[in-house]
Amino acid sequence: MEWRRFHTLLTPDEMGQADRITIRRGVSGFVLMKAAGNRVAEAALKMIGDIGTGGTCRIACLGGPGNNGGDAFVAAELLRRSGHSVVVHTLSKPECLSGDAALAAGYYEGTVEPLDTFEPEKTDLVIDGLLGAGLSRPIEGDVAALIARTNTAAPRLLAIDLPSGVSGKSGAILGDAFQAERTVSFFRAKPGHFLEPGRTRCGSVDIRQIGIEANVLDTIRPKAFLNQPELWRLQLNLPAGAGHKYDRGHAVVFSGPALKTGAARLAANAALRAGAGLVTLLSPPNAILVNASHLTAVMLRKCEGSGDLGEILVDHRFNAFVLGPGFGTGERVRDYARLVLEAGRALVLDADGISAFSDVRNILFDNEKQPSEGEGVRLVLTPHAGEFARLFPDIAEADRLSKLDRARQAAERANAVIVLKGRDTVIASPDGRAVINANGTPWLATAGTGDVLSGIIAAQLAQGMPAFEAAAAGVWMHGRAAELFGPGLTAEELAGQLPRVFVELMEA
Ligand SMILES: NC(=O)C1=CN([C@@H]2O[C@H](COP(=O)(O)OP(=O)(O)OC[C@H]3O[C@@H](n4cnc5c(N)ncnc54)[C@H](O)[C@@H]3O)[C@@H](O)[C@H]2O)[C@@H](O)CC1
Ligand SMILES: [K+]
Repeated sequence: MEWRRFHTLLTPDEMGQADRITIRRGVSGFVLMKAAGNRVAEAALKMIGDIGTGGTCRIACLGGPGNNGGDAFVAAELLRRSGHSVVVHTLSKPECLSGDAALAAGYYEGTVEPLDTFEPEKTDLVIDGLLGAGLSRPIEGDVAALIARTNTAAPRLLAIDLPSGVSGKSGAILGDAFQAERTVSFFRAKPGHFLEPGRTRCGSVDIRQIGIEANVLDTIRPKAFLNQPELWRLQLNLPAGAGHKYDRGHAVVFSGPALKTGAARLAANAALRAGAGLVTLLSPPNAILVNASHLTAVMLRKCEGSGDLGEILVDHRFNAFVLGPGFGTGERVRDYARLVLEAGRALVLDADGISAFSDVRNILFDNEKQPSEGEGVRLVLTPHAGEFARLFPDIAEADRLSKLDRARQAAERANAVIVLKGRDTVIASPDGRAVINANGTPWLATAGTGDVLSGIIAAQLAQGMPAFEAAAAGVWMHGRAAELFGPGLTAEELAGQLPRVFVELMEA
């Protein structure tokens, strides 16, 4: 399927597979390494151009024991030939290298010195080829000290594949890691380029091609992607010319009690802006007046308990629900969630809606499993890290798991789409597919933005989008809206940016 080629993320193991398939097809490993070294040298020359001296630059290349070091030797030779002053500082003696890395060391004709002579203060550019995809344990001792000293000196630093110390699989820092200004990686990005804290350590990431053909992905069959519109744009229901508001679904948001209604209204207004044909806010009686005084296009209806909700659910036009924002965590959440799911409707469970199941997790998981057989997933859970840990404590505590794997395991257990929020939000489906979201701004970390996200996702569900795509699209639109607004964002302004987001999606 074509979508598999878009924005694929490969773990270091999968990247190794891509490498091996390519070599089996007759391209030698050293040819790939020379291409990689070339891409690194090109990036370095661009950075040197930014420095703007126009003359010779002092470049220190740090070379490790594996092929990451091999790439550094190739880049060093090309930069040396460009007239720059290059020294390769190696962790182990070049004669100890083997395979392609040894060939690369032989290709280099310049100065080699041990790592301990490297002085970050006396370079214009550092190229980090110490460790890449082969990082297998925490960095310790002299190398850790060198990384700390380098980060303090803060030279301009270009990382090859990954900043040494960043796990390509998880984005975790093993021991310590360089802070790069730029990272050049090859063929496809890795989860560690987009999962924190690795993402921050990478600086800006350039993915460059080195001669590995895209069709190796047909064999590898990766299931992780960067969240980009190409993954879900075709399922996005932009209103058609002859369309009717009922074609675009009817989203329903449960309001909290009188003093806690704002969160639900944020979700409801966002659902309307995000494309639901109609939106109804279900309000407890004591909050009807306050809700009525704040709503115009969103409709309002009293819902006092399970009986009222049961009557509402008889009408099949109410097709996507949001439960949790400002709602409180009592028995009522659990009843409502059960009724909505048993009635076969889509449900976004957020905030209090998630916390309400902390002590009775299995009820939620069992409820969701039975009715959904063969019907596709209808439950979307949108926890931040704290809510996630309450619902999936064992998964949250498993240090060896990446955020991607945590979200995947939770999705499988709950038979729900999991939106594990943060700067690096991960969206995972029970079938193993997962995306990492990378847009948005730090201004999103403000009260109420999560409520808006729930509403945006519900709007896509109301329009019939499958749950995984609805969640991925909702998270992306939410992040893009924040980018378009810029600094000073509050949750109230987010939905107002959605028209510009739709224009971009329609024009692209
Ligand atoms: N498709 C590919 O896979 C390609 C890979 N290339 C390069 O090859 C790299 C991967 O090469 P390798 O698999 O040789 O791995 P690395 O070069 O990243 O490192 C592996 C070596 O580091 C040692 N090591 C691991 N963790 C350590 C630690 N904490 N402290 C000290 N030593 C440690 C290992 O024992 C092993 O000797 C990539 O990052 C990339 O730069 C490129 O040459 C081009 C193609
Ligand atoms: K590196």
